[in-house]
Amino acid sequence: MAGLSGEQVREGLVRLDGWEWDPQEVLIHRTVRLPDFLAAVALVNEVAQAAEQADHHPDIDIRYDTVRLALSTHSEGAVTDKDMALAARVDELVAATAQTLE
Ligand SMILES: C[C@H](O)[C@H](O)[C@H]1CNC2=NC(N)=NC(=O)C2=N1
Repeated sequence: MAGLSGEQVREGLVRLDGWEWDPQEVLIHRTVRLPDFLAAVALVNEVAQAAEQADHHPDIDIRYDTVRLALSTHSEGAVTDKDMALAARVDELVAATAQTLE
């Protein structure tokens, strides 16, 4: 899976929700705030299932009610379409979580 250029990453982010590109760290990241710690863990569990299905795994940081997800393709040392695809799946899960919390 070939690495995307900075321009390709920026184009891809337009179709995603709340993801940012860190060219220094060579990753994209999104931070999500949830009502509490258990809701944060529940989201991470859903992301974990999606990651296993995709055989692609984000770096995950939980701080109480806040989850930070970072995606890059380690084998390429770059952001690839695999990262973009999993980011889009994460967006779906976050949107679904937000709905159940309403
Ligand atoms: C063997 C297996 O496909 C690889 O180790 C996968 C697993 N998950 C991965 N996740 C991420 N983010 N980058 C990878 O290069 C990667 N490689």
